Parts: sequence; C-alpha cells; structure tokens
Amino acid sequence: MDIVLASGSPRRRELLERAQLDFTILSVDIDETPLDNESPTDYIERMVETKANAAIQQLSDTSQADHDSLTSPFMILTSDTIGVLSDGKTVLVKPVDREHAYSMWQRMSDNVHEVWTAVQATQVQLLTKAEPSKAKPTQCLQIINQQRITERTEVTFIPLTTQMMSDYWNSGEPADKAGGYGIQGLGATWVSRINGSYTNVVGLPLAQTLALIKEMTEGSMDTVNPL
Ligand SMILES: Cc1cn([C@H]2C[C@H](O)[C@@H](COP(=O)(O)OP(=O)(O)OP(=O)(O)O)O2)c(=O)[nH]c1=O
Repeated sequence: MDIVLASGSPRRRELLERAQLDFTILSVDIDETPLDNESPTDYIERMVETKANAAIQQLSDTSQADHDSLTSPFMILTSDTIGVLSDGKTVLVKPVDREHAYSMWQRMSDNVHEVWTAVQATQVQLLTKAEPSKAKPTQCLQIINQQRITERTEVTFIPLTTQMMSDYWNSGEPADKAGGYGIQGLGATWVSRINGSYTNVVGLPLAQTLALIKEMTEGSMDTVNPL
C-alpha cells in the first residue's frame, strides 16, 4: 500500500528510510500551541489527528495528476513528539525563544523526563463522483481506517549550568526540537541514561511504527490501540 509521510521533519524521513520502505513526503503546517490545561495525552492525540486532517485537506486540494501518483487506498502517517516533565502534566514543546528553552532545561536538569511520540496511520480511499452539472468528475478522500500508538521513553539529564545552556542555545540545535534538545546531536552530551526506544526520542519509534503499518496493511497486531 502506498504510504505518505505527512511530516516536514528530516529526522522522521531519515528514520523511515532506514526501514527501506517506499514512501512519499507531504509537509503539513499546523498550529502546535497547547491549549490551556491540556493534558499530554489530549495534546499529542490532537496533534497527530490535526496533522492527518491537514494532509487529507492538502491532498484533496491537489490536481488529478497528483492523485494519480498514489494508488487508492493509501496510508497517511503522522507523528508528534513531546517531552513530559516528571510531574506527568507539563508538556515540553519546541522552544519559542531562549528564555522558554532555559525555563524547560532548568526543570529537566539533573532530572528524569519522558519523551512521548504518537504515530497515527490513516487509511484513505479516493472517491470519484460523476456530477451531471460538472464537466469533470469530482474527487474526495474518505477515511476508511485510523489507528494510533503512543510510545514513551524515559530520559535522564545531567545537571546543567547556565554556561552549558547558553552554549547549547547558541549552537542552533534546540530551536526545532521538542524540549529544546536533540539526542541525535550535541544534546546527547546532556543525556546520562535512557529507558525505552531511542528512535522514539528522535521522533519516530521505528519498530512500533513498522508494526502499525503491518497491522494496517495485513490486519494483525497486538500492540495497536484503536482510536
Ligand atoms: C526530544 C527530541 C525531539 N526531536 C524532534 C522530533 C520532532 O521532529 C520535533 C518535535 O516536533 P514535532 O511537532 O513532533 O515535529 P516537527 O514539527 O519537527 O515535524 P512534523 O512536520 O512531523 O510536525 O523534535 C529530535 O529530533 N530529537 C530529540 O532528542
């Protein structure tokens, strides 16, 4: 089944490429601001669903030629990664500025936090309707199946000094990453221990995502939580 990875994240693309799957990329842009008092679970589930809906909208708006490159039904993969502080309530997203990054890092310093990544697989089919009033048939995408997983990894940070935070912010690495760090880069120097999937921290729990894809295409897996 054709797969569309609806993500602008180069990390997700690279991780999925490692699995030697054929897929196409569609970049979606949504508002990722958490709502007041939104729980980590509600936030991350809202994000993967909103990204999937944005992808469907974008694919519906494209021309017939774009649709022709995908065989119906096909699968849209969306993903979202957040940090969650040890209080279990505070969501760590991408830092909006230096102060925001420092405020997150001060609470992560010498402490354990979790990284959660949700992945949603949305299977859609192309419907073509002939309308007498229109010269060309109209087309729309219909959701036929949706499944979602959330993977959690515990990450422990060493104690951080103001100098370390300043140097790291100036490296430019933290800006587009949840919790303001990249474990695959310089951020690894802050991580003393992880417990769980490494690829989950980078943005796509690979083994679990492949199992989800398999379940959706072949129809058998134990670990999937239906929506
Ligand atoms: C914690 C951590 C996060 N990240 C990244 C993964 C995600 O790309 C990003 C969190 O933001 P997301 O909103 O999950 O993803 P994104 O905006 O980069 O891409 P998309 O188009 O799919 O929405 O943080 C790392 O690369 N390394 C890390 O160690």
